[in-house]
Formats: sequence, C-alpha cells, structure tokens
Amino acid sequence: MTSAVPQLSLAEGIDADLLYSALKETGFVVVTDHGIDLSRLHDAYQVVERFFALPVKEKQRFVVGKDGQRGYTAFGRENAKGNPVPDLKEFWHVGREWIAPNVWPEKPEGFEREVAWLYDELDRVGLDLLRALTKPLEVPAYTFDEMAEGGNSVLRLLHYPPVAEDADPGAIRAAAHEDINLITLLVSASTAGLQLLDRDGEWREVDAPANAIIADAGDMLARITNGVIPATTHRVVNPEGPNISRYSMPFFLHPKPEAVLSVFDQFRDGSEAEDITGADFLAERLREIGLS
Ligand SMILES: O=C(O)CCC(=O)C(=O)O
Ligand SMILES: [Fe+2]
Repeated sequence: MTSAVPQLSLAEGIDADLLYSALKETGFVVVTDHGIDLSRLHDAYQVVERFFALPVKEKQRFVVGKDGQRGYTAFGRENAKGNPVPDLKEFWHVGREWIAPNVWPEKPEGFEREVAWLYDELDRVGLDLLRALTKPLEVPAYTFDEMAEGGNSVLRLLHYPPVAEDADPGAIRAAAHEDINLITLLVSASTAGLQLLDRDGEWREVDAPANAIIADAGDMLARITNGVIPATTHRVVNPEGPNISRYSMPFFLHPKPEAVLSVFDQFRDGSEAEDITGADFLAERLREIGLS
C-alpha cells in the first residue's frame, strides 16, 4: 500500500494552486512548515495523553449535554454514518465558547492552557488555507472569512485504546466516513492507521512526517464546490503491529451556524444541492452518527 497524499510546505507562504490541486485530486494534503510551535505541540500531546490516562469515572464527570459537542465522549458512543458498530475511541471536544460553553478538567495541570492554545493555532492555519483557496476557486477573497471566521469549529482530542481481545470483530478504530465540516486539520497522529479511499476504490495509507498537519476537505466544502473538491472517505484501522494506544487531534473547521452554504456560481450545473445553513447541515449529520 502506498501513500499518495501530496505535500505542501508553508515555508514560503501558501502555494494556492498546489493546495487546490491536491484537494481536488485526493481531498487530502500534508502540510509541513506550518509555523505551529513544535515544542508546544509536544506539550499539548503530553497533556492529552495524561487526561485520557485518568480513571473512566473521573472522565465521565465531563460528559455534558447529549450531542457530544463539548467535553468528554466515552468509549463506544459514536459510530460512523451508516455503520451500526461503534468506533473504538474516546474523545474530548473543545469549541467556540459563545456557541456552547466549554468544560475543563482541573487535572492534568495545563490541560486548558495547552488545548486552548492548540485550538487557536489550528483555527488560524485552517482559515489561512481556506483564504488561499479563494483565488483558485475564483471567489471573493473574503468569502471564507465571512463564512467561517469565529465559526462553530471543534477541536477533537482522540484516544484509541489498545484493541480489547473481546472487541466486536466488526469494530474498527474509526469506520469509513467523511468529515462534516469545511476543512479538517489533523495534527499527525502518534501511530499509523489513517487511510483514505482513493478514486479507484483502493484504501491507501496516509503517511505524514512527524509534526506535519494533514488537511482534508469535508462535506461542506464539497457541497459549496458541487463536488469539485471531494470530501474524501477515510478511516482509522486497528493496529497491525504492537497493540498500543493511538492519539490524534483533528480540528474540524466549521462555518458560523447562520452561514448559508450555497454552491459557488461557477460550479452550478443544475445538479447542485440546495442552500442550507451550517447549523442545519450539522444537525442533520449529527443525527446520522448517533450523537444527537
Ligand atoms: O484519528 C485520526 O487520524 C482520524 C480521525 C478522524 O478521521 C475523525 O475523527 O474524523
Ligand atoms: Fe475524519
């Protein structure tokens, strides 16, 4: 199995045409030299690992609401759209305070500080990438600022524990799915396992150097480009080597709840989806994955 994800270095700014063609061809791009402080990124990972090492009872104190948009979601709660078996993961969500207040554990020390920092960094890089895309997409430069600045973005801290011997044989760490949002920024995970479904229907490993950010397009970007930028199906497979925990941290960049997802004029051909608000689209998808 080979990796076919194009790489984009941001060392000299964003090559918008490269970004666009990478997203168009594969829906994924590996971003290097993104400018996020690597030693702090390391600290953020450490604090996240320490949180998930807490006893389940301790973590359960942070289950808030029923739709899992903030705080802790326990192991076995979420399934991919159309897949009856829950994924083998537990996670934590941080989002925009004005949309729904965050909760923060007192332990481990520094959790809020490091995680809030990471949210802001990924938010900034994500919006930079979208802003760069406006040129090749031939839409006004402010399009994504208007649609998504300060939007309903969510940082997900993920822990996939070692796979239990009695795990459902049909269960995998994260079953095949597309992300719901505009664009996802995934800080390179602690171990392998992420795969994308290429256009020939083959699963391919998504390899990225340590400290890179893997970006992928979600359903909302696919929708407003009428599928020109596809939301590529991906999954996380169970470990083939040592049966150890895997940690990853996707940042789902969302529009503002009230932003209207309307197909850009130049991509309209009669087959396009109808206008829908970010909030309504999200609510629909959350129902489909068992979270709402
Ligand atoms: O853990 C990963 O590498 C990917 C997770 C993912 O695709 C998701 O949570 O949507
Ligand atoms: Fe995903």
